[in-house]
Amino acid sequence: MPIKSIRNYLQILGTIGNVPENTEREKVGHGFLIYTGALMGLGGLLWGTLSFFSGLVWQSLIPYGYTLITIVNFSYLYYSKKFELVRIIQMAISVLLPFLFQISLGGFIPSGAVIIWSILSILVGFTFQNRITTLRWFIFYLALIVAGGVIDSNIFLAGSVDTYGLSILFFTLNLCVTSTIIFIMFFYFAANAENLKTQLETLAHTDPLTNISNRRHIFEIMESEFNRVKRNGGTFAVMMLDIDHFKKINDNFGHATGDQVIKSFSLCLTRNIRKIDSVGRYGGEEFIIFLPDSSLEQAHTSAQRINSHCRELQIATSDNACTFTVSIGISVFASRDNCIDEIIARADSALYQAKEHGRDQVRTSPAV
Ligand SMILES: Nc1nc2c(ncn2[C@@H]2O[C@H](COP(=O)(O)OP(=O)(O)OP(=O)(O)O)[C@@H](O)[C@H]2O)c(=O)[nH]1
Repeated sequence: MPIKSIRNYLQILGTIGNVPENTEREKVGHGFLIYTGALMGLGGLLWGTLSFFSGLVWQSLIPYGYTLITIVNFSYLYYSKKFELVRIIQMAISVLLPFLFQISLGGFIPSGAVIIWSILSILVGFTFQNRITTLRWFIFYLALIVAGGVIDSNIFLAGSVDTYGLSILFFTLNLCVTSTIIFIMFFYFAANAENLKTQLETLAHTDPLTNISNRRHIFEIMESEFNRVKRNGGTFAVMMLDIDHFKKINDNFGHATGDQVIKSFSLCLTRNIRKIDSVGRYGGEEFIIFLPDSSLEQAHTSAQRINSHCRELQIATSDNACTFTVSIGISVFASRDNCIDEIIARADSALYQAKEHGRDQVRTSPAV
């Protein structure tokens, strides 16, 4: 087989669990599992063949079985794209592997199963991302430890009851108690990781000056609503708002007052929209409001309300109060639109019209 096609196959292998919605981090995680699983599957094939030709015929079924499960698991992933289930199966068979390896070699040390499972399971604990996974894994882990103790004492080591001077029953119970303490620790680590993740997500979505959505987040909201309306039907309006002559405010009153104006404007917007509407800072002194289930007329009424409320706002400065006005452009969804950018562009050109015609006013762009 030429090198190029081997490379092609390897690239396909690393991407079989991926769907377009996956983040880069998830894609790397999927690829890692597929390659490590594939390597272990290949190892199982070699190990099974070696065992078979060494005369250990039934023992070779264990590594062959491992390879077979891996192939079936990855084929299922290829067709279903259900990564979570495949990950759990692959992890479970990997945890069982060293134990099966011992059986296939025909020998067992006292409490071997308990020791192997306890070490592997605790190592897996370091990958926990949330409390639910930790709890599930802990239940699975305790079951493995108990099963390990039973297997050790009843099947493989009947009569042999000594592990480092302890009876296998005592050893197993001891391990259960110790690991419960370790898993409580993991549980709190996972809770912290969850909190940190939420905090990071909030930071990544929020504009630091106004505490409302930043450009990226409002765009994500609008894009997913656009896709929903495009598929299920319905309508929405988009409002672009820009503070008039903001540069003059900065020049006359200073940057700090300019920031205060932006904050008051943002507060005015959040107070004058419905709960289902979303507002975001699109850039500098430019804001955007997404209004689900709204016609051009409804959005126009809402924009005029915002426009007159902003006119009344007074920002205290060291000399006299600073006032400002805003220009607003509105557009609505049209069934011909192919992406949210087209609707934003229409709202933007309506805003441009408002600026051109003297500012402090609302302009609409009819659906095309
Ligand atoms: N204080 C402050 N100023 C900002 C911020 N972001 C952008 N600006 C300033 O906002 C000003 C925007 O100026 P222009 O784009 O010329 O717009 P404008 O003066 O509002 O004029 P029109 O939009 O045509 O009415 C620029 O001077 C930016 O430096 C901010 O976060 N805080």
